[in-house]
Amino acid sequence: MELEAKRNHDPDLNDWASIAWTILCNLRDQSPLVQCITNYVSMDLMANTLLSAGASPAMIHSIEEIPDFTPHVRALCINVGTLSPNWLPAMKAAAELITKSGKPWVLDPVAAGASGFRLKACLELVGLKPNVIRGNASEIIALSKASLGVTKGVDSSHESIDAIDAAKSLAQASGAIVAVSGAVDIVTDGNRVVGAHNGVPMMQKITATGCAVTALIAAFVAVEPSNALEATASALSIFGIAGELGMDIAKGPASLRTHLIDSLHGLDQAAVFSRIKITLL
Ligand SMILES: Nc1ncnc2c1ncn2[C@@H]1O[C@H](COP(=O)(O)OP(=O)(O)O)[C@@H](O)[C@H]1O
Ligand SMILES: Cc1ncsc1CCOP(=O)(O)O
Ligand SMILES: [Mg+2]
Repeated sequence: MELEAKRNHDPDLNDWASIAWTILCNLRDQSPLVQCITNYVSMDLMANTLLSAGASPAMIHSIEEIPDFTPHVRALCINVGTLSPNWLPAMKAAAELITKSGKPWVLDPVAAGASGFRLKACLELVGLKPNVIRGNASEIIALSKASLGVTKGVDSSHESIDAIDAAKSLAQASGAIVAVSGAVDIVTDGNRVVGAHNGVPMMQKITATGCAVTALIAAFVAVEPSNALEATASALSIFGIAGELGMDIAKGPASLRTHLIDSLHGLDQAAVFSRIKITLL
């Protein structure tokens, strides 16, 4: 079912469960090809997250392959987690090519405030017009202020709600939807701000859950490109719900990783409708 039809039926957009479920069903039906240029730590969890949601991941990052491959993908996810100088030209080439193809791309500015090299690279990538930027609070604050900030490497030293103003100004300056993950996931277009309240704290204890949810956002935006804010909030909540269901049976981070992937794969309408919590902030 088209989301536009749903929006007409439900113009105040309060029916987030219906929106998220519709996008997930479309994703499962369409199985969009999502190119990921990502860090070495996240490749496995990211690919498995995309597969369990119903998308088709491809971790293809060599600059020689981008002209042939990138025009055929439905969305691109760029993540600077283990950035080195020779990767940056491929990231930029892919971002430019996908934008030229009229398809969306999503940026994960991992540890943006940790070094001058990384911050400059992230700012250059923001200049190539990502449709969505998803980071933790410290990353979004560093990017928004364009300054090296208090950061604990790839982890956040801020709460997501402390980054609302930074997220809004980054969204206004870049034209991207900006998402800040955390206890409450914040999503803004620079004007509207919504909070996605799903997830469990143990998700922070699994490396690359942030990277994985950024890729899931890319898959959601692939099937719903004209409603990127709705797609982004929906992806964050769906991933959070999978974490909640996984936590019901997990014994710790390692088993949560497994059960989160299983839960995402098996997620049904009843779970989405009973658990989703997205509110206007
Ligand atoms: N305290 C929390 N409660 C619930 N979910 C959380 C919490 N902290 C992080 N998450 C979830 O964990 C995932 C990774 O977020 P986060 O740890 O902020 O990203 P990153 O790994 O990039 O720092 C997101 O889906 C987010 O919603
Ligand atoms: C630990 C680490 N170091 C460089 S990238 C990376 C993974 C970060 O993943 P996330 O941002 O999802 O926690
Ligand atoms: Mg991260």
